[in-house]
Amino acid sequence: KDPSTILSRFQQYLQINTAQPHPNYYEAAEFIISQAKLLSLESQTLEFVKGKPLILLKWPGKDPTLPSILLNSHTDVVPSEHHKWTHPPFSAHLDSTTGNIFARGSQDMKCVGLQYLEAIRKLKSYGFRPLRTLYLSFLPDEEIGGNDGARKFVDSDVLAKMNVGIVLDEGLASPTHNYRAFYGERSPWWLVVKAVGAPGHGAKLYDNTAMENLLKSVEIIRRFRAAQFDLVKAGQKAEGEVISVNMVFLKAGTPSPSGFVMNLQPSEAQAGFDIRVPPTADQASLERLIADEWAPASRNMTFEFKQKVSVNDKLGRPAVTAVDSSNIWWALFEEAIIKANARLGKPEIFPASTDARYFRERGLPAIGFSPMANTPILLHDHNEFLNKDEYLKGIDVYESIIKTYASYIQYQRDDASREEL
Ligand SMILES: CSCC[C@H](NC=O)C(=O)O
Ligand SMILES: [Zn+2]
Ligand SMILES: [Zn+2]
Repeated sequence: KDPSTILSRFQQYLQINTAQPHPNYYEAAEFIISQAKLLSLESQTLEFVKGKPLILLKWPGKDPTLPSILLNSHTDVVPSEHHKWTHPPFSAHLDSTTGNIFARGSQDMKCVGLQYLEAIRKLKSYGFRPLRTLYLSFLPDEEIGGNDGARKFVDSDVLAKMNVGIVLDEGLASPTHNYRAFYGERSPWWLVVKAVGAPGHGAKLYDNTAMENLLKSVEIIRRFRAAQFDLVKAGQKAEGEVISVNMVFLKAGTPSPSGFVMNLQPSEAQAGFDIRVPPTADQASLERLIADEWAPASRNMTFEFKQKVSVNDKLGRPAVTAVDSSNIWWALFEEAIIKANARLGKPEIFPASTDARYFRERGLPAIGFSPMANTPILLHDHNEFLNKDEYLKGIDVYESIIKTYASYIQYQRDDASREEL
């Protein structure tokens, strides 16, 4: 029950350098498997892609025929600019006055992966036995899109045989005392817009240059961006409910040994945009907008998607998890949070992407949740940290969630039976 050993296990996991693009996956795997052994959990290493192990842990339930619970996390982290951190990103330095633990992955999302394990440790310490089977998955490559991780996992027989009823995955820190929960996420559309035009002398004014053609698109896209952003600023829509568009690169000009040729108007220019589309957005009309106004052939423009994730699931419905009485897992989740003396804000759409989308795409309910209240949102930022007390509180919250989920006896329920819970 000594928090210092709990914290030192967290620090140990944080100290493993699993930064993209060269994550030390095997060291992380070894650590997780050793922890699983101490907890007498079954463990399995799946290597769908060589060099990218996925660790699957199992705590068998008393009734293995019931749908199981999957607690998911990813083991990789994003790179850091080491010299811009006050404490090195893999030191897991614990500040003795504030209790903040500094490390890349302290919020995103090594905290969650280990909190699951610590919650299980507590439950086992007083002899709790789950009715439903509990699985823990530690996935590679979330930060680079999950093609060699989550995608392979959800396509596998392994997942099919697990009979999963509910998935928990990552959320975001909350600066207030309310936790945040996510029932869907925006789809990434990574768009490259290309313009061509007549080259010519830098001193000449003429129409249809590549630069002018591209800049017209940039202006139109920026107006769209401003209108969406205004909805957020006015409080009419949440961040995850609008289409965001950010220009992420500009590429044009004729290189010269001293930089760029200054008196030549280039014949090609391109710009890249990271677009995020809410699950409820009209995908077809956005596609038309891009083709007709953002990159119209009439202006010598073409476009290409580097990434284009559908907003719908495999059955063509918006890929969201129900957060009303139709979803017992949501009701139980809310109940478990209250039992843990914690509070939850209104469920939200995650503004970026997580592995949860792969599960939702297949019609599995998935809730994005990282128990970090009173915490600035520092994922992917310098000096990412999590306070030790928030970390410890999160363990209690997962203890409550696991207990509630794993004890839930499913019966033919209708809305009346819900009242009995
Ligand atoms: C298209 S996969 C990219 C996944 C990444 N996830 C976390 O930041 C993101 O950019 O949202
Ligand atoms: Zn993450
Ligand atoms: Zn991330």
